[in-house]
Amino acid sequence: MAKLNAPTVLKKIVDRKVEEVAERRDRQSIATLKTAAAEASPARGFVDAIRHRLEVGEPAVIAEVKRASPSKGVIREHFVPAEIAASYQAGGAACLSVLTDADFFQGNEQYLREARAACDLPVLRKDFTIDEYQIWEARSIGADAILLIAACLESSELAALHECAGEAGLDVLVEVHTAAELEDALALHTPLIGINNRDLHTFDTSLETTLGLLGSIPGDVLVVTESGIHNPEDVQRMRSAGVHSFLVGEAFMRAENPGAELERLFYPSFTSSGA
Ligand SMILES: O=C(O)c1ccccc1NCC(=O)[C@H](O)[C@H](O)COP(=O)(O)O
Repeated sequence: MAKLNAPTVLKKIVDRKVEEVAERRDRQSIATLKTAAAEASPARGFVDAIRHRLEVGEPAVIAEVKRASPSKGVIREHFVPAEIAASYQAGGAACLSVLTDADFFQGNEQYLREARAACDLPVLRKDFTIDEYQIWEARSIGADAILLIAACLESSELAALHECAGEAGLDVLVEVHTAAELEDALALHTPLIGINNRDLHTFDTSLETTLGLLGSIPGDVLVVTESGIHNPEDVQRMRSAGVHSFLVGEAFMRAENPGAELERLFYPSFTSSGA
């Protein structure tokens, strides 16, 4: 992980992830994981679910199941992944994103299993994937897609992990925040790119990040705007710029009923407050 030099939280997360993967390898071999992955329930198409929503003219919302984060601390006290997943499906989500990192996000693999079992939606394992081991692990726990964060990976590492995900039958959301990271992502000819509006080194969040990078992405690539979407005006601003896929966590997680909040933000004409 030579890419991360500055002592930011992202580097701390990735350094810990290197240790965590080594610990896990000692407990369970990659061969065992591959066997478990082959026996896992068939993958639900993550990219297809997004594409379908866009084809019918609807927003594609990847709704996040996240208890806490480094920038915000604990976000949701009443945290029952199955309940949240069912609520998201009822509210119109296209896909789910479930945090599985324990040390910085209070996540868990079990949360992904529970969320996926409670709905029919494809589920992204939201973690800091730096090693092939985690890819087979993701499929073995039932994930349908993984996140690859370009800020954490050299371009060669990104390409190798992207290829491995394909071998494991997983879709990939490749996340970028800068023009250089976008260049690495485009070189993969990947169908789905997320632009994170949050700088993962400083936590500064601005929707301008999406607007600034959008013009450099070919029209056949699906673009997801990630982080910092809090209200219907943010949604409208992105949609006016031609971005119709969203990854949203905090705004939903702070609401008593996450799915109802999704509906309020993305389908205002269906909710009584928007009628
Ligand atoms: O959110 C953080 O504090 C954070 C810190 C370090 C690495 C990643 C981090 N967050 C991941 C995300 O970007 C968000 O979970 C996701 O995009 C949803 O964002 P939001 O809607 O703002 O909760």
